[in-house]
Amino acid sequence: MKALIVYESMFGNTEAIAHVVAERLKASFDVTLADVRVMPPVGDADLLIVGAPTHAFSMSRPRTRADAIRHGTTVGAGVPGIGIREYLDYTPWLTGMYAAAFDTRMRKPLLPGSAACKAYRRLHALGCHMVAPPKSFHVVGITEPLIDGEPDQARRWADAITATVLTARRTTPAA
Ligand SMILES: Cc1cc2nc3c(=O)[nH]c(=O)nc-3n(C[C@H](O)[C@H](O)[C@H](O)COP(=O)(O)O)c2cc1C
Repeated sequence: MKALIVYESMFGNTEAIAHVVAERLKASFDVTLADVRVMPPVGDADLLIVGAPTHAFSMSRPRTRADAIRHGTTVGAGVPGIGIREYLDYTPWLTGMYAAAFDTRMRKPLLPGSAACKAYRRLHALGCHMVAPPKSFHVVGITEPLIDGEPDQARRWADAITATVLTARRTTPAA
């Protein structure tokens, strides 16, 4: 089975989680890990996972990516026009494809909004079979690194996705 993980990252946190998830999925999937800026084609992937930073309560936009550059990022600088929002805008119907979405964002109980929730809804609307609820991994602050323990959470999340997909494949084999 093939898995495509597409991530957007301006300070490296979402990219770091994407790498952890990719490593974990390799036990069961032929994994491709791609920066959204290359607009990787979904092709014949069985599983699509998208990861994005939460910006302004949602998926990033050109304006928020420009804000991130003003906050001092160098990792994601250069192509403020392409993020997971735009990637999903250009993605064709994905009827029946297994999919999941995660984000990284600040751990502030009163701060609403999550890029993962928005991406999850978009993937579902494209016809995907969602194999996990939207998942957030947390950072200390707006330009700060991941909170200790989040990579372990990502490994557990990847394992749960693997188990769900393998079970689904056993109960509804591909045509
Ligand atoms: C312009 C901008 C807006 C942000 N807005 C939010 C937000 O609304 N809620 C939140 O929890 N975190 C917000 N953050 C924090 C990011 O979600 C967090 O730093 C994330 O881990 C960045 O991911 P990256 O390192 O992959 O770029 C924002 C960060 C930036 C730069």
